[in-house]
Amino acid sequence: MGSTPPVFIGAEEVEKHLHRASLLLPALEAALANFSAGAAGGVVQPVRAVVPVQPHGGYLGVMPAYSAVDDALTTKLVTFYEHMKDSSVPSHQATILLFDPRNGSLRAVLDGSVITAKRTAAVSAIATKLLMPAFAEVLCILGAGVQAYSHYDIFTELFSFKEVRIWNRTKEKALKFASSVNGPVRVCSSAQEAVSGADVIVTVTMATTPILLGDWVKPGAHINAVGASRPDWRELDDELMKNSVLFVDSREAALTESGDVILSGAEIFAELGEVVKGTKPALPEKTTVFKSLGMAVEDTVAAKFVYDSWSAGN
Ligand SMILES: NC(=O)C1=CN([C@@H]2O[C@H](COP(=O)(O)OP(=O)(O)OC[C@H]3O[C@@H](n4cnc5c(N)ncnc54)[C@H](O)[C@@H]3O)[C@@H](O)[C@H]2O)C=CC1
Ligand SMILES: O=C(O)C1=NCCCC1
Repeated sequence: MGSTPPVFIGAEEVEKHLHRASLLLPALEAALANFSAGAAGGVVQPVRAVVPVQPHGGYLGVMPAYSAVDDALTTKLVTFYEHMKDSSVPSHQATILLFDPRNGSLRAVLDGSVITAKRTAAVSAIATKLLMPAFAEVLCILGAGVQAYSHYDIFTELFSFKEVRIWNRTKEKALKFASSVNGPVRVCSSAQEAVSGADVIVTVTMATTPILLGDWVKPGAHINAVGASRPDWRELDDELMKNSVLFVDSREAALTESGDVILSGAEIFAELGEVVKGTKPALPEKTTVFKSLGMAVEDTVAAKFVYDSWSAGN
């Protein structure tokens, strides 16, 4: 008897089962803690392999993970391209393969782009809940692409900011962002203007040199540094990196992939999972940076969530 063919769960279906990124919060918190517990946490996740597609300014990332607690096995294939000439093609595209861990059969092929947008924003929200200063009033987003939207959605759902600001390299895109989302957003003409006095900052750009300077940042602010995922790319300058308490998703990945960490020589204080577990303090009164690179196990638990919901006919 042949095995059942895999199902395909496209972007629209994924969106339907994952209409709010916050649905992933419990699974992601557990995954972060399990990852940071080492072998005892049952997460097997190598640092992703990245293949440069040099003539085209692109990269292919391969992100496998197994989570024993969830008994879930996936790999994500993600491409990301700098300087996209055709703006109708997204800079990041992803597919997730979900296997039956008992026998290795492929169960599902899922669109990975919606999951990437939502799980990344949800992880930033987890970091923000733990690390932001008390009475945070101003949220600032630098960048106005896919991740800017997913971060806006979950941040405005979970937190009560009095003001949201956005800056983008091309103002047109920031204006479009402000007119598309459900709530007031102040469009700023410079990153410095956007950041000045902000309590929480999200950097979600394709920048390869710093767009956020320590000089501009209010002491005690929390920064989610989401872009700059190559060892020679930066979003944050040395001053900010060195004068903040630095949290990462994975120490091993940060020391392999993050230009902000490697080139600044900043010391890593903790993995986010260690804070979730309670083995490291959060220090919300200090200026904090969460350097997010994205982890395969986040995709594993998110894909399992969508697949289980789809299988249950929700
Ligand atoms: N940490 C994680 O888990 C993940 C991180 N990312 C990263 O987040 C960042 C944003 O991703 P998306 O929103 O999907 O990309 P996107 O292409 O949709 O948006 C990127 C934004 O950056 C701006 N930009 C491009 N070049 C720039 C430059 N040199 N300086 C300043 N701004 C520039 C663009 O105008 C655009 O608004 C990327 O760096 C991406 O690699 C993406 C997925 C997961
Ligand atoms: O985690 C991910 O997915 C990605 N992280 C960095 C850039 C490419 C996608």
